[in-house]
Amino acid sequence: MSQEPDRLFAVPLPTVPDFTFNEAVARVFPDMIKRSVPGYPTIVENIGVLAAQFAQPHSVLYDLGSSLGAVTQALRRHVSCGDCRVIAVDNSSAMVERCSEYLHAQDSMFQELLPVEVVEADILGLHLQPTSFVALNFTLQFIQPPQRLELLTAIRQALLPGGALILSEKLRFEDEQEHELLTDLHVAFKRANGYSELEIAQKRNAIENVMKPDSLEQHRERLLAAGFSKVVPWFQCLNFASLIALP
Ligand SMILES: C[S@@+](CC[C@H](N)C(=O)[O-])C[C@H]1O[C@@H](n2cnc3c(N)ncnc32)[C@H](O)[C@@H]1O
Ligand SMILES: O=C(O)C(=O)C[C@]1(C(=O)O)C=C[C@@H](O)C=C1
Repeated sequence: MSQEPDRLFAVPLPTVPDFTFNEAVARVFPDMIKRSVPGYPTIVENIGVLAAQFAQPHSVLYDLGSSLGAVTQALRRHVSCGDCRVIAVDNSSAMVERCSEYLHAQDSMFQELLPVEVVEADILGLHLQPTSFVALNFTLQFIQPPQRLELLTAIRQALLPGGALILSEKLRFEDEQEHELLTDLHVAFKRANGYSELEIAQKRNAIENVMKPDSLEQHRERLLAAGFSKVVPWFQCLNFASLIALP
């Protein structure tokens, strides 16, 4: 994957545009997400490990909001069940183009990987096939809040018995003190990863209108409302968490 460092917010911008997953972001995305999301490499690798426990022969595994396909690559490193395939979906053409290139590179380095299809589409309009495993790794937070339940309901209905959804998200906290503490610590994480105060402030402005985090309680209630029977947090680092939702 690209090693280009993220300097997108390093110089003062006259106005900070809303954040989009465009070509400039796609180019620096591996560096951006690793330096912005505490625990990201651990989450991605372990999604592969978890998927191997839930994947069923002859079924589809979905990576929804796949960006450059980091989760898809982890699925292909860890899952080897018979006649499974991965479908990676993203609505950013810049991401989809690079994702396909990276997966071709993975194909050329390793044998017997699960077949993969990369689809440029809005995940809200997808007709999901019967699936044993779905990953929404930091994607739901970019879906408009009123549409989140509908998406989770569609995923629940497509999930086979014994399957699982992994939902990773930035969290907000209902307790004000807890929210402030973990937000400050996240800023410290970004600083420790080389981001300046200007970069941190401009990125905050860029994402505030497009990324709306929910609390753990909201996620749990919405997942249950969508028809999931059990919600189990398996990872949290500061204000970023990942949940297993069982049908
Ligand atoms: C934070 S990134 C996800 C990171 C990725 N899952 C990973 O683990 O590296 C969010 C992605 O969701 C995609 N996305 C947002 N809304 C979408 C939608 N409605 N349909 C498809 N993709 C969407 C964005 O284009 C972006 O690539
Ligand atoms: O919350 C922040 O400050 C972030 O930068 C988070 C976040 C994310 O969670 O997806 C936002 C946009 C980029 O995709 C990378 C990281």
